[in-house]
Amino acid sequence: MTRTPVNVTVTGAAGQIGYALLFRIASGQLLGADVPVALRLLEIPQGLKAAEGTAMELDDCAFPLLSGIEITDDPNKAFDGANVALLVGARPRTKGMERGDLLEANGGIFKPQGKAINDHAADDIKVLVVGNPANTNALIAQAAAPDVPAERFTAMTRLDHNRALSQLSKRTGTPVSEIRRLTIWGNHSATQYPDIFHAEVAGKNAAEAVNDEKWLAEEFIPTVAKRGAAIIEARGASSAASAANAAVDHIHTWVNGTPEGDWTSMGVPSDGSYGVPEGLISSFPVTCSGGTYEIVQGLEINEFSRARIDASVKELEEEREAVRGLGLI
Ligand SMILES: NC(=O)c1ccc[n+]([C@@H]2O[C@H](COP(=O)([O-])OP(=O)(O)OC[C@H]3O[C@@H](n4cnc5c(N)ncnc54)[C@H](O)[C@@H]3O)[C@@H](O)[C@H]2O)c1
Ligand SMILES: O=C(O)C[C@H](O)C(=O)O
Repeated sequence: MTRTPVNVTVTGAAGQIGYALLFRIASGQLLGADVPVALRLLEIPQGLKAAEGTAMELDDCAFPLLSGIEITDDPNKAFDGANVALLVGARPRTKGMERGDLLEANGGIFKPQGKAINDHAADDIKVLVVGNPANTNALIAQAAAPDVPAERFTAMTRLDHNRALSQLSKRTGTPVSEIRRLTIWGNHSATQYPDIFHAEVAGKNAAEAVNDEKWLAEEFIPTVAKRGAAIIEARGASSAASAANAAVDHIHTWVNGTPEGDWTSMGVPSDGSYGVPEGLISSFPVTCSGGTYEIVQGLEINEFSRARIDASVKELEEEREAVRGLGLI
């Protein structure tokens, strides 16, 4: 191992997503098969023992790329020199709860973590917020980190993107590898809008290939948007392995780039594109290259899409107002 290890901080390391995520990071799937990583695990005091157990298991894997593991309940230590931060630790939604209910419970976690990132992280820090409500938690963390460029704070909608890919693949009988340019717009919530109007299946426009607006409106969109609740209903716990997989995909794509001619979906601070108010952390189609991302420009938005994007953005504005009212931003 000759390269300097990349410091990767994971919060909520003892939780179920943490358990599915850490082994994949340590094996090289997050950053690349030639990139050594040093893990920093942040937990609350009650979670430290379980995090130590996970660290023992990580040791027992003898991952060649894993250069060290530190476990702490102090955000200032956890984010010291962090290059990548995965903010997973939060209170998961349980049966019957909507994400809005979580704002107050989780808001308090992300403000101090944003400040610790501001004060201690490396200059190239990249932040992914997974803990729900992810978009607004990212906004809270970002507001507490005025010295870090705002665009380094992102929220995860890659799980929604992957869910949409899978549903479209099933409907069209096309392998996911032949589907491109799908987009999740808006909030990681039931109002999100999975958009296939610009997507391609095996080189053909996806909406034309499907040619069934009823399926789109009544099956595809609700299935993708409510998949998190369906998983909770079925498993009795929120998605974990698929969420960890999406977090790996999100950071891997951000660092290593999107394939030529394709894009992905990320929750990123709006620059006003597509009428999304500036500063809201909303999901957009983005291309990544050289460790940075850009919102895809110039897409034509039809009436069907406009109404759905606007509804999700309205929800994000309401969440922003709510956390403003709570003094979290
Ligand atoms: N964006 C997405 O697509 C997506 C998908 C799935 C789950 N989630 C969200 O991810 C979060 C984690 O889910 P989970 O299933 O791993 O939950 P979990 O309850 O199994 O684990 C959460 C862990 O976070 C820890 N924690 C709580 N507060 C903390 C703090 N201040 N600092 C550090 N650690 C803290 C807890 O001790 C616990 O170990 C939830 O908010 C869930 O809703 C998001
Ligand atoms: O929906 C949830 O609360 C869990 C998670 O965000 C998911 O999408 O699976």
